[in-house]
Amino acid sequence: MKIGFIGCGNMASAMIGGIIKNQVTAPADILASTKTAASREKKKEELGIALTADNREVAAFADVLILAVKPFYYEEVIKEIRDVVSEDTIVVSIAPGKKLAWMEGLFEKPLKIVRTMPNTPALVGEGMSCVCGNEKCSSEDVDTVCRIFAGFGKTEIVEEDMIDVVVGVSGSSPAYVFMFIEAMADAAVADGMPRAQAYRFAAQAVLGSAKMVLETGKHPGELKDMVCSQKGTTIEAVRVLEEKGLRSAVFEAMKACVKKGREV
Ligand SMILES: NC(=O)C1=CN([C@@H]2O[C@H](COP(=O)(O)OP(=O)(O)OC[C@H]3O[C@@H](n4cnc5c(N)ncnc54)[C@H](O)[C@@H]3O)[C@@H](O)[C@H]2O)C=CC1
Ligand SMILES: O=C(O)[C@@H]1CCC=N1
Repeated sequence: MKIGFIGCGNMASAMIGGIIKNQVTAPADILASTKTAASREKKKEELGIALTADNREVAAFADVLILAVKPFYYEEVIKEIRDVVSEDTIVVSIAPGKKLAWMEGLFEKPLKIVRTMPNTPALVGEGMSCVCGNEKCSSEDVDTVCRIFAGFGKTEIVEEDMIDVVVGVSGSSPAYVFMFIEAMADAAVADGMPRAQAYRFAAQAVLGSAKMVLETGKHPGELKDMVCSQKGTTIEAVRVLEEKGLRSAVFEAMKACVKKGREV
């Protein structure tokens, strides 16, 4: 299976890294395009794949064509490639806000289009993605995309309306989690821990907590209560987090994120 990426920035690189590491397809079967010669050189060295400046070459090469540019470049890129995309090609969007119907209209011919929303933990094989195919896609086409995405993490099929929500809860959320880890590490540094060690302790605590949610099936509140000893240290931290509005901050941040995705 030949996989093409138009654009090879943060998200495409994370996906390609995961695809290669997990042997979803060979590096020789991946072709990506970027705008500058410098970025092509850098990505070639970093990922070991072929790169080109020519988006149309990628579109003609790919069985599965992933549009990995910013949402505001979608229109320009689709108009540039639409006459070379074959009707057998599965076109994959990873952008927020760009609806299936809008892309179908721009391609001006009936094509298989799959909207997805991945996230950067794909780079370490721990991505979380959603997938939604248009009416032209058979269940095998959707399965093909799911198989690629399963190569770098977990994938679930959703209705198109749900993709805006996925942006908030997993597409963008690694950024909030990194802020949380950074803040915890800063506090540990303030109390005397060396910075590199502080990142290890904070990140492993987040990793382990996430695994507990996924593997025990217990409610997150119950898991929180299991940490909070009577008259203990944790409940003091929880009191301050509630006072400073952690839950509300997360809630409002995600509402803003989803709203922005719907406006793209
Ligand atoms: N970064 C993230 O965590 C996530 C990003 N996404 C989506 O992935 C897409 C890409 O985002 P990033 O990788 O973060 O952006 P980026 O800015 O890191 O990468 C964009 C790439 O597109 C290239 N590019 C720009 N115009 C081009 C053109 N006309 N032809 C060919 N290449 C062109 C750039 O050279 C760059 O390699 C966006 O639609 C974004 O919303 C989705 C989920 C998560
Ligand atoms: O910030 C963004 O718009 C993209 C979409 C999800 C994560 N990054």
